[in-house]
Amino acid sequence: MGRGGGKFKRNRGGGRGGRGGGNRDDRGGHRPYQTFPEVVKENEKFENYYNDLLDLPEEERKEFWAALKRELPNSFRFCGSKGHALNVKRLLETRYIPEITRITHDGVLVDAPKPVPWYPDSLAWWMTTPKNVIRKFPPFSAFQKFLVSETSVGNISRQEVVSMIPPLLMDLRPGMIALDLCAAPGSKAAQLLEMIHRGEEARIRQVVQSFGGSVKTEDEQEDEAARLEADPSDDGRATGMLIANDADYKRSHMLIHQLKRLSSPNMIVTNHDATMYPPIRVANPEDPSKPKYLKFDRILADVPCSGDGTMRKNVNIWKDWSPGNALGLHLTQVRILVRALQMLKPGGRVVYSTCSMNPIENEAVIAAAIDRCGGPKTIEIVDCSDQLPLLKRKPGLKKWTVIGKTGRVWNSWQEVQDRTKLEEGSAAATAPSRLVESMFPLAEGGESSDLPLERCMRVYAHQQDTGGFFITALVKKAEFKARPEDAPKKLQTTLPATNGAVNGAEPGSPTKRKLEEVELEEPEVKKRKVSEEPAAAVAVLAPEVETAAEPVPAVQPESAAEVKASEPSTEAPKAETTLDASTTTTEPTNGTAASDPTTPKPAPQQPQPEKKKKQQGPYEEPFKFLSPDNDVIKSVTSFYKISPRFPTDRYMVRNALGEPAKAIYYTSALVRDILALNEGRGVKFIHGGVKMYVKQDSPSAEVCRWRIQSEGMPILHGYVGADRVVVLRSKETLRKLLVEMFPKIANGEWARLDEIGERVRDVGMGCCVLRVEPDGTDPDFAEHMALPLWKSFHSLNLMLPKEDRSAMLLRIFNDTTPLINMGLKKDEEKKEEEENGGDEVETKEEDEVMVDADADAEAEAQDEVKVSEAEAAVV
Ligand SMILES: C[S@@+](CC[C@H](N)C(=O)[O-])C[C@H]1O[C@@H](n2cnc3c(N)ncnc32)[C@H](O)[C@@H]1O
Repeated sequence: MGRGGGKFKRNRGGGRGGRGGGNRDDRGGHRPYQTFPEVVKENEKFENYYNDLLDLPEEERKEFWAALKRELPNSFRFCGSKGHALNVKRLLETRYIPEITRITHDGVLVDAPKPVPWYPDSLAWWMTTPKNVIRKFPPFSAFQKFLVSETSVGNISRQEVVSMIPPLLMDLRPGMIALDLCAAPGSKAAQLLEMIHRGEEARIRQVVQSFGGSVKTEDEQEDEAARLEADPSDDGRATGMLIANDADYKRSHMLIHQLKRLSSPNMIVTNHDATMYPPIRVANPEDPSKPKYLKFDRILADVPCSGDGTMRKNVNIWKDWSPGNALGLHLTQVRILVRALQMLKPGGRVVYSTCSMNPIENEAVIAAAIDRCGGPKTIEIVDCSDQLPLLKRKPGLKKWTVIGKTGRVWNSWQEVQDRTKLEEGSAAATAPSRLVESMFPLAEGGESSDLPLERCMRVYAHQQDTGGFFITALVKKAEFKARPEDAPKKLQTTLPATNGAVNGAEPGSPTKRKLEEVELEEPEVKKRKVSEEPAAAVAVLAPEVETAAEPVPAVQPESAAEVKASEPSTEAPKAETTLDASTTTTEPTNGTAASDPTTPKPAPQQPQPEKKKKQQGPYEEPFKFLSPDNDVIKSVTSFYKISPRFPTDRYMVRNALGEPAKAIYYTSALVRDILALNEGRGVKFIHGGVKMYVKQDSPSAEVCRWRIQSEGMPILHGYVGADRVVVLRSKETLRKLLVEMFPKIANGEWARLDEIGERVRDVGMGCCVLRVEPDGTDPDFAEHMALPLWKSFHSLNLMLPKEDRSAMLLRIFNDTTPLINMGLKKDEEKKEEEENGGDEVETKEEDEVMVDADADAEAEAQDEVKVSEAEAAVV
């Protein structure tokens, strides 16, 4: 995992987006000053609804409403690999907290930041300190600088406390394959990715040391995942994978931005509607003529919701709340959960969550999805009462009523049906719109009618001063054929459990087709036109907080007759909407796939124009893997003397020609296989791989033109030959390299660089690994790191973006000295920068500009989105 921050684009005034954005526009710029009227925190319908529904005792009810009317505490999480996160957290505890806890304001000790009691390893913190106190006292200002700096390089992530819960209930372990279906802006996906990489550094260290490598990292964590047996098959490297998906193209680029900071080769980002998430093809060595589709160990369905649990942040919910918001989302939520359960391996786990308190978006969705997926014999609600014991929670509801759009309360579906019959033929139809049967508690007598819904978890604002949240973990016990939404219940069948991916079958006659499609895990709702999908009903979140933006109700029927019409259409598939998993013998419509599903498809030499037309959203450059015999791969392997233990068959570029032009990326073996096997099948992959090498001018023909990129360094450095490694042990030498951008080495000036002086004088020109190996005597300088160092004729250059340099100076040295570019005159400076691949010393964005030929689609889209998580106002 990345250390010291990866590629966190500099805050360009990034606004908060969505609700609560204050005085900024959504591209991050300041708008002219305007004042907004205070939102009145009252809403009779809302209050009546939850008073009746939750039926809390009088005292508790008062606390519930009082908490919802208070401002939400700030919270943040230390992220990245566990060792790194613990190091950054230690600084907070030892450098800042002791000063802060001494401060008194108006005669009382101020409330200092505290760890969230139930979060593992105290890596999540929160604080309620008012802004005026933070501004007034220098220890708080210093602390704020630290938070801003560490957030900007990606070591700290602002995240609402309740939003941290779902990943903790996933039981996601190294080696597993996970899918986050609604992942943007990506705070939970980042937690999942950290879990997939858990223990990796320690495992790799064991392996590399066993074959004579010299890599060292911090002392081993007491952690099972750090033992090689936890994920042994790829020399300790993580073999698991996370696919993070979001239906919204722009938001999926926020997601990329957030996840790229973790520098993971085990992650793919896709851009699909989760209700019809496409089957992902995997190799089928047993029978290459039959396609096989990926099944997941873990799936997170953190679905779009009305977000009424977020009203402490999104005060506009007080005035905008209406029962219709939840009604418009229910069917989409059920479809997402059913699709998740279909794609799960037997024995696998789905965690479903919302930031809404409404049972129509919560318990009703759980019950409806279980009912459609074979009932309690195939899907079990996990009892999580022994998980996170310090987290206060309430059991899920078993009974609820449904409020129609007009405010009428309906006690049962029977009541709705009776009313509909009464209204039939009547001109003055007042019967309910938008209501469907699955919004109500399941009728008694059915096999799913007595589900243990009390195992669902509800977290309310007053219980521990958070937002409201709903979380449920489900385990799939056996394969099933999901009952189509519009089919009578008798279609439901249970299949014997199988492990892993499911093989495809030949499509049969039209009458047989429906069952076979389900068997093939085809997304049932693929039959609807994209435009009919309630994707427009998405309640999106502001980038840095768990907050719902405008919940736009789905287009739903309005009259009594339309109660029925609100159920999904069974319209024939539209060829252009999605790929078809049921076509086991027919190849995808663009015809680029080869007939052998296990071999990567030969790529067209140029992007296909028809393909561009079929894409929704901008064209994405293809992912093209390089042969280990590629000349560039051979030359970097030889220049850096990379151990044969490091794989050379996982390098890729992003251009249709498949030639290294500006950047070379590295992926895990599974990510490679998936990207290659699904090329041309219509799966919208929009990100994958870690940038490992970047091309630049070199001072002579012998010097490799491909420098190692800082984000690839943690993955590669243990395998680089000793010839290209410089070991640094002294803290002061590191400070010199950080403060001075181009420390001189010519004319004997190398001697100023203390213990590395002679080594940098002798090492060959070009890029090398600066391995920082503290001797362990200084707790502030304890973390082992590997950084790219470029040696030219005259000077050195630590190839880190300025933000990373400054953050490291603050973190390790508590030093805010401005960076210096010593004694260089303008033209000399320019020459020096050119020699040193100087783009890297400018800003992080430069680094992205440098790769535009390979990944321009991605970089441009990011520019457009201008993600705002780096917002400086952390507190
Ligand atoms: C609650 S937010 C997810 C928050 C995210 N899990 C996190 O922790 O940062 C819901 C997300 O679902 C996405 N979304 C809405 N409808 C969707 C659909 N049909 N399929 C996939 N994603 C969808 C929205 O764009 C939004 O980013």
